[in-house]
Amino acid sequence: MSNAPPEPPEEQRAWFAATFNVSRETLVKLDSYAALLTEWQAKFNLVGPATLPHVWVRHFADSMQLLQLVEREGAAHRPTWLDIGSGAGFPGMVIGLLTGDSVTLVDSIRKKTVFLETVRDALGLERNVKVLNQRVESLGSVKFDHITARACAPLAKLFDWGEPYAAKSCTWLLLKGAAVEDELAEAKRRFVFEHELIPSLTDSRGRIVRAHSVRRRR
Ligand SMILES: C[S@@+](CC[C@H](N)C(=O)[O-])C[C@H]1O[C@@H](n2cnc3c(N)ncnc32)[C@H](O)[C@@H]1O
Repeated sequence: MSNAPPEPPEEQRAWFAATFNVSRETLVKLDSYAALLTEWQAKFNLVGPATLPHVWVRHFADSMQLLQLVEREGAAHRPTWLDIGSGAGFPGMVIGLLTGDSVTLVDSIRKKTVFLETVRDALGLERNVKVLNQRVESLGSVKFDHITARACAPLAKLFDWGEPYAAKSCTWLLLKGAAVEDELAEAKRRFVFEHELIPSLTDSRGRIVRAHSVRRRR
């Protein structure tokens, strides 16, 4: 994953295809996703408008890079994923498309979950992608192998919300920006966890927090 993405938007799709080595069928599905995002963006503000011409890097690749941070070969069972505050589906929808794993997307804003249902159905992901229009705090007694979030809340808040749903060996993959060190310091005051900070492929200031064994301090 060493090649940096190109600046011109028209080169980004080819870069994405070469970097992640995805099938033509997947690229065509992502084209449909990009078209729906553009169409809906005109009515609802789903993503930052300036990111739209850069959808292959800023949204698809940003989501995809998480898949390279979890062990998939030889896993005892197919992992389950929870994406907190999915918005327009990043990173959870892209993970659901690429893996076929069971992915639960949660967002409290109705127009966003209507968009998510529309994309899910257009991409034929009804069997593995579940969309929930509710606050993540009220999911009930469910457990997930992986928990993801991007641009949703500070780290300590994400741990607060997600910790009840984390399976014993849960890996958390949280896309973070420049404030990550402060967020880690705050989270360390309230939670015990192991973590690595991984540079983002798509954003020179972005970091991915990969965390394990997250538990509340008593
Ligand atoms: C800034 S958006 C980011 C969306 C997406 N993850 C992305 O990066 O494009 C944050 C989203 O989190 C959702 N959200 C915030 N708090 C939430 C909560 N407690 N439960 C469910 N969704 C929440 C908001 O509705 C919003 O759509």
